Amino acid sequence: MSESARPEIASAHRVVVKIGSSSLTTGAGGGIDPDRIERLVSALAGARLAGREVVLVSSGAIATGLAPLRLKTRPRDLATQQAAASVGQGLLMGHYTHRFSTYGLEVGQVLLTVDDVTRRSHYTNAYRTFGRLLELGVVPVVNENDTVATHEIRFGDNDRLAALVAHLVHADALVLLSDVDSLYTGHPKLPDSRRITDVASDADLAGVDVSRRGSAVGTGGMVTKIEAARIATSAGIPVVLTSADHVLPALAGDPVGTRFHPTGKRRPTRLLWLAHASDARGELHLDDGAVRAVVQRKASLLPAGITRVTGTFAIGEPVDLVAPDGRVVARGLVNYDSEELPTLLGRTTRELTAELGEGYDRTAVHRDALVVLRS
Ligand SMILES: Nc1ncnc2c1ncn2[C@@H]1O[C@H](COP(=O)(O)OP(=O)(O)O)[C@@H](O)[C@H]1O
Ligand SMILES: N[C@@H](CCC(=O)OP(=O)(O)O)C(=O)O
Repeated sequence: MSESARPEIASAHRVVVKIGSSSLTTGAGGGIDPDRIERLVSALAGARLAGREVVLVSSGAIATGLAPLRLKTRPRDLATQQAAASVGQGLLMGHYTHRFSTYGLEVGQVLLTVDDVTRRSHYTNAYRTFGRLLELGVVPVVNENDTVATHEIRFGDNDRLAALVAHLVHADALVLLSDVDSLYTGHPKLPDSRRITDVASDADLAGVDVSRRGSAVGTGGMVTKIEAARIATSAGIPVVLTSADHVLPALAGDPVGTRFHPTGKRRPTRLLWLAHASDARGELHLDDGAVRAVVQRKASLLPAGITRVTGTFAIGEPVDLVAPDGRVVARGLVNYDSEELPTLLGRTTRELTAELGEGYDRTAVHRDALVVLRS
């Protein structure tokens, strides 16, 4: 192999590629553009036939469902979005199945919900399914299971889903394809905007304006792509963000688009979700000692270190851990519900078990179900 500008991408064996609605469709009216699908499939089939493992995360179900339902624009309400996705997903898969088959390749549809990457039993199952599909030489084609997701449990955008999938399948690289060739310092249509080639840390994003909306059919614009890049790189996975037209050079490790360098190491998938995709249901206010224990010593949180509880939550739901100065320092899955926890505050585990019995020797938030957000 010739020397590459990005060896970590060129040599990546297992690659997750995400394509956005805007890169698959013909303008605001939706409608799949067969030529665009063919160009993408030809590049991915080439990588697959060269021995790489490819997982495709494809948006476009809603956009594909617009024309058959005679909808002029992307619907705003969830029910119509779900109806469009229900109609569009099958059509979209039909295109992929047909195109990949011309290269002698099979595709397998994988529709995921938030639960699939957050609940341990679900994600080990999803991990096994991906593993077997890849072993069999299949190209998994992933989307959110739009027809069953509700507002509360939606990823909402496939950028974040792609980052979590990259983590779930232990990918070596994540390629995010959009309708813009790279990240710019401001909206690409503005004359002063400059291309950003490398992002080594959050500091390189200071002053970058991603506030303007993306295309009419896409969802998150650049905000969700940066968030996805942050999730993947914080788990040690390098990311390239570029346009669908540059998929071939991107996979070859050529210097197209924007490269995001890994910033951290792998973490359990469910902790990634906790840090990046969950909504906290309540707050546990900690005393200074508990903040030190959780943040510095990476210890579990005990009821003794909690001074106040707000919000309504059930056992197992995400809550924010708040320092005395009001900063959210961590997020975790709580082991008591919001009715019971306030009755236990400030008391040691020994006192609680002596008075209430064995079941009360549990932590308020176990360290394995906790992510420190800032120290
Ligand atoms: N700083 C920026 N750099 C690049 N693109 C930007 C920036 N700010 C906003 N955008 C917009 O984000 C769009 C891509 O997001 P989106 O339409 O959601 O794409 P997709 O459907 O691929 O997920 C681009 O077309 C561009 O107009
Ligand atoms: N699951 C939705 C995709 C939503 C989404 O993230 O879209 P995009 O911003 O184009 O990647 C669909 O298939 O229409």
